[in-house]
Amino acid sequence: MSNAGQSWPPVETEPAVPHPKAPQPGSKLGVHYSHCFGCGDEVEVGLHLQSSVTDGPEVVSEFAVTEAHQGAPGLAHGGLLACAFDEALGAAVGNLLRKPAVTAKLETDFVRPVPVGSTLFITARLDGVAGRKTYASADGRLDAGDGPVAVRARGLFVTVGVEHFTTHGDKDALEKLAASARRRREEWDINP
Ligand SMILES: CCCCCCCCCCCC(=O)SCCNC(=O)CCNC(=O)[C@H](O)C(C)(C)COP(=O)(O)OP(=O)(O)OC[C@H]1O[C@@H](n2cnc3c(N)ncnc32)[C@H](O)[C@@H]1OP(=O)(O)O
Repeated sequence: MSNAGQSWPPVETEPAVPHPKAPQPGSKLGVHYSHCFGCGDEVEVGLHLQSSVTDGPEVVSEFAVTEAHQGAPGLAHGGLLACAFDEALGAAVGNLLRKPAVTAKLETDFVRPVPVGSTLFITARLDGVAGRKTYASADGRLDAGDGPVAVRARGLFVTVGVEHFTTHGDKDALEKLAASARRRREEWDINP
C-alpha cells in the first residue's frame, strides 16, 4: 500500500537549513567510507552510488543496477533498492546538515520494476527537522532525472554523537576515517 496519503513529516518540523559549509550545488560527493556497501569503492558488489548536490538543495545519486543486484531474474532486488535509498537519503542528511545521523525509520514504495542495466536517478531532499530528528524523502527515476518514477522512499534520521560509532562500531576504523576527513578539511558538528 502506498504511504502517499499519510501526513509527511509526521510531526511539526522546522525547515532544514543547510550548514554554511555544506557542499555547494554542483559539487560531486565522494565516497564517505570506502567499505560502505552503498558508496564504497572497496566493496566489489556494492551499490557504488555516485552523488552530487543540486539546487534545492537536493542530492542526486546515480545507482547503476548490475547482475550483482538481482532479486528476480533481470530485476533489481527490492532490499537492495531500499539500501540505495538509505544511502541516498543519508548522503543528503549528512552532507547538507554536516551532522552525523543514523537511519531510524525507512519506508519504501516500489512503483515499477527496476531492470538490470538501468540506472536509477535518486533525488533526495530534506523535509524538516524536529530536535534531533530529520525527515527526508526521495524519488528514484529510471534512466534519467526526468524518467518514470520507479521507487519512492522517506526516512527519519536521528542525529547522534560520535560515541554512537565509537561505542557500537569499529573504533580503529573510525579513527582512520576521521584522520582522512581531517586531511580533506571536512568539518562536522558532532554534538546533537
Ligand atoms: C559526508 C557524510 C556523508 C554521510 C553519508 C552517510 C550515508 C549512510 C547511509 C546509511 C545510514 C544507515 O544505514 S545508519 C545504520 C542503520 N541505523 C541504525 O543502526 C540505527 C540504530 N538505532 C539506534 O541506534 C537508535 O535507535 C537511534 C540512535 C536511532 C535512536 O536512539 P536514541 O539516541 O536513544 O534516541 P531516541 O530517544 O530513542 O530517539 C530520538 C527521537 O527519534 C524518535 N525515533 C527513534 N526511532 C524511531 C522510529 N523508528 N520511528 C519513529 N520515531 C523514532 C524517538 O521517538 C525520539 O523522538 P523525540 O522523543 O525526540 O520526539
